[in-house]
Amino acid sequence: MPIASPPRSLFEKIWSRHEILRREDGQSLLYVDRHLVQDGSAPAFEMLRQQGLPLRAPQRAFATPDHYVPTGSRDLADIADPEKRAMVNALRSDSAEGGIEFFGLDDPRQGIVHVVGPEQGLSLPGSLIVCGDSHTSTHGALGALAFGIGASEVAHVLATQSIWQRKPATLRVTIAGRIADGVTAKDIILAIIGRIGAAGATGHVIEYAGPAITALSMEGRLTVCNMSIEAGARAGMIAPDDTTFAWLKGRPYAPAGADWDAALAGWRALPSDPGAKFDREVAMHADEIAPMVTWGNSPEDALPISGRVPDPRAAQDAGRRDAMTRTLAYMGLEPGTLLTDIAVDRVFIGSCTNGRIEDLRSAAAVARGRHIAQGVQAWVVPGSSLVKAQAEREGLDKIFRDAGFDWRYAGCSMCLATNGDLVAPQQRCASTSNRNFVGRQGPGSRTHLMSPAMAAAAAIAGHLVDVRQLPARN
Ligand SMILES: CC(C)[C@H](C(=O)O)[C@@H](O)C(=O)O
Ligand code: SF4
Repeated sequence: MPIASPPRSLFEKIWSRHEILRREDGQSLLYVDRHLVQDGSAPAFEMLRQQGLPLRAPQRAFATPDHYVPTGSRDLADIADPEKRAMVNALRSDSAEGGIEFFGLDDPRQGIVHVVGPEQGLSLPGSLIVCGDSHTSTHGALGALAFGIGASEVAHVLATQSIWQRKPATLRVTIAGRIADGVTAKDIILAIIGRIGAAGATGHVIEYAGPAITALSMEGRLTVCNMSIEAGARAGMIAPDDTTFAWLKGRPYAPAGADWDAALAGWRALPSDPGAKFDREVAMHADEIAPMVTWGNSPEDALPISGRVPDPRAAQDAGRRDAMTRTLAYMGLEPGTLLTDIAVDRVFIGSCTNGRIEDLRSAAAVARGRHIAQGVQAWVVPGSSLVKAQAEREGLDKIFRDAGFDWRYAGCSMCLATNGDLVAPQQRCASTSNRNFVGRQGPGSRTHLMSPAMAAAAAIAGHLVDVRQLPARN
């Protein structure tokens, strides 16, 4: 009788299929199936040029500009900073020179690289995906192993189609039960990070599992995996299932015909085997998860919207007390304030976390027939040009415009504010992005992270509010 092989996790299966060799120091050389390239990559191409190295497998790389692109127009001349304009231009010329497919500003497929990869069917179950950007963890939602890499590693992948990595540990986060109405994938991931902390998954790959996860749409899963990095994880992943396959089928770069059938057979074998061992396990229940908002400068500073700004005097130690005091000063908040009493100046609906079509639909469902509060400036920035076109076909742009929102072109925009889409100093922004760091949306900007429905509700109310308690339409 053959000896049964030990049960393996989704991560183990993908890792072992991509491991070319393992060095004595524990580093493994991994084969890269897909390399996504964004507009910060000029230094990597320059490294290759200096060493006279050709690209190893340009057909495995795809490029699109996102961080530096203007969102008020599609005109490169509207990028005020000449260095940033040069980065966008360099991505075009480097891609052309290297033979990499490029979705430029004039291409209907342009967008945030983590929205474009899944949307085009470039991110597939079982594959190893890298990109010179930390939120590459997003693509793990399709059952891939996907992680961000640094600039010199981008050059290494371009030259060799492989990457050195130390094998991470595994953490399974299981969410039992069903999330309540008004609770979204964003609330799930904010609740997880609130529980385990911003460094809670350092050195680990997270597999999200349990009924509350498998009930999520593909868009919701992408949101959850996107923020894995905000818990310190190397990557996040969700086992591929019928939701995944139905979502992928027919996408431009997904396999078709007999190739699809063959791929599907392989993908169905990917989920973690019963009994697979994880280095750590965290269990939560969906009943514990309410609509969440952050109050501080770390995504772990997340609370249910019914909560109050915490009091530093209740902190466990002096270090934490000082840090909280500094955070509240930066955020312009008083301890004990009801979160629902926090007024906002700006609202940003977009980013690779929450800039997909479903996100815009859920924000539009709140905005429909209502108007944003006086003094609030609210933006909707689709995650990709295809999301924008789809939303316009559905009339969502009209709903947003009628409600007083600005309807913009696709890009990273106010998530990082590196393209000049800024929140002014001391202005407060309800944002669907993933980071609320000091200065993230511009110097002195104050960011509160939340779901698209909650951000739309904040725009309407003029302050943070439980979307489920928004007053009825007139
Ligand atoms: C600019 C880029 C390298 C960066 C990242 O790695 O994530 C950005 O996308 C971000 O979200 O902070
Ligand atoms: S949308 Fe934000 S988080 Fe995502 S890649 Fe762009 S800057 Fe980074």
